[in-house]
Amino acid sequence: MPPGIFLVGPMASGKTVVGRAVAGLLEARFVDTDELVIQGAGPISGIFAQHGEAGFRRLESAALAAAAEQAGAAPTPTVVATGGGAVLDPANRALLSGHFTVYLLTDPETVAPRVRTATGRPLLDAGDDALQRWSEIFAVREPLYRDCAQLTIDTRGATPAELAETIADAYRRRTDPARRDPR
Ligand SMILES: Nc1ncnc2c1ncn2[C@@H]1O[C@H](COP(=O)(O)OP(=O)(O)O)[C@@H](O)[C@H]1O
Ligand SMILES: O=C(O)C1=C[C@@H](OP(=O)(O)O)[C@@H](O)[C@H](O)C1
Ligand SMILES: [Mg+2]
Repeated sequence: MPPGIFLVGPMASGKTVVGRAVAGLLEARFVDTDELVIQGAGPISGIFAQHGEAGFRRLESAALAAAAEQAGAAPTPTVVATGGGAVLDPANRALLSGHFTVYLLTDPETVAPRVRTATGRPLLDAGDDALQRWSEIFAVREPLYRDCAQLTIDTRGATPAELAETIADAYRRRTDPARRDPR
């Protein structure tokens, strides 16, 4: 099992906040591909404005590949929060399926309060009805999240700390043979 834990799921499902908490529990490094992109090219809204979504996707795929390489090289585990659209690129899905990839499942009711005001996510901030756009995007991507995930976690009604415990436990069971179910 490679040492990478990759979180996938729709915008505002909690990949960043939960990923950081998982890293804290496992004493792992934490990487957010959006942050890598921002470090290299500035705010995401600016990248979309200047280079379009396609330009952002190229940078995102490069950031994901860099995160996976770092994860493979490090002696300790690495937790990677991806962006919600990372699963669109088939090469990214292939990369993710070789790691411990966790899908954070959620629904429109749960994310509604999180996307009500401007979020810095260009795909949601472009007009009035952010939740409607979130739902349309989610419908397209949902099968892709399932496709590349080894574990799906229902995040609804759970706190980030609870979700992080669940993911850290699942990872420990996979990586430590002594904890594995004898089945
Ligand atoms: N399980 C949760 N319970 C309550 N708030 C959450 C939960 N997960 C995420 N949030 C909040 O929702 C917002 C979006 O979370 P974030 O981690 O940025 O999502 P993502 O990285 O998937 O887009 C943040 O304000 C975060 O604190
Ligand atoms: O779903 C998407 O297409 C996007 C999700 C965002 O990340 P989060 O999922 O962390 O919000 C960010 O990568 C960008 O705004 C595009
Ligand atoms: Mg995020």
